[in-house]
Amino acid sequence: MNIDKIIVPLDVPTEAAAIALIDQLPEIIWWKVGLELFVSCGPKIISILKERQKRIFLDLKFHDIPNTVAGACRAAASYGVDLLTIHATAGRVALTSAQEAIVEGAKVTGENPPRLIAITILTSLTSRDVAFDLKIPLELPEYALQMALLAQESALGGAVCSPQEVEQLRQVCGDDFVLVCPGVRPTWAEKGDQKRSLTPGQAIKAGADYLVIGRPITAAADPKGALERICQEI
Ligand SMILES: O=c1ccn([C@@H]2O[C@H](COP(=O)(O)O)[C@@H](O)[C@H]2O)c(=O)[nH]1
Repeated sequence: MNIDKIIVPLDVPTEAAAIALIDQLPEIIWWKVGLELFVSCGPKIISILKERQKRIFLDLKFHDIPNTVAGACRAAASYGVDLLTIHATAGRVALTSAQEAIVEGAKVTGENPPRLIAITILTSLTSRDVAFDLKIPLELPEYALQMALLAQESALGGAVCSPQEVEQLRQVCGDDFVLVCPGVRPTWAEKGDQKRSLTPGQAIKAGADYLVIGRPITAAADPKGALERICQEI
């Protein structure tokens, strides 16, 4: 079992639905709290996970001016979460300010600072979206790499990238830079809105530290069975 490499997102609308999912999959160590649940539930969901000794990825994808992201990061770090996200496109000053703020925020409550990781480019976007809609003049893999390097130069501890870019990022950024891959799909699962996916086994082989796998597990008729199939494949 490679259960410690799998992060399951709690993409559900209520606290009750989140607790039901956590209790249905007690073997899961890592849970991700994203925008939907945090907006509906607030920080109480963090306490619920901590009571159960879970590791927490708070995926709020901050994207704002430096002073504002620093304030948000300071508050988030005070909860004692393990991973926290910010968009690399917030820019160098925002990334540096955010990194400093998590250390300050964690100190206030005596927690360890979370590892701050940067979103490179969302896994729901295609090369076409990047070129024609976002007007980014680089090829998508090169752009993802540049965003990861910007994060690394700004002293962040890792990045979120698609499994299709992880091999290149691993080679350039080295082994200490944590790479988290959403957009992972077993061959038997629907891709949905994920546009740059690989299978769990391929993503790990390419160098991912953690895989974020949601709907293939949480929307399966048998979530426990789906999780077992994924662990076997990895
Ligand atoms: O580029 C990104 C960044 C974050 N995510 C998040 O990961 C999960 C994926 O869920 P699935 O159900 O496995 O598609 C979801 O919470 C996203 O907010 C991402 O998909 N891509």
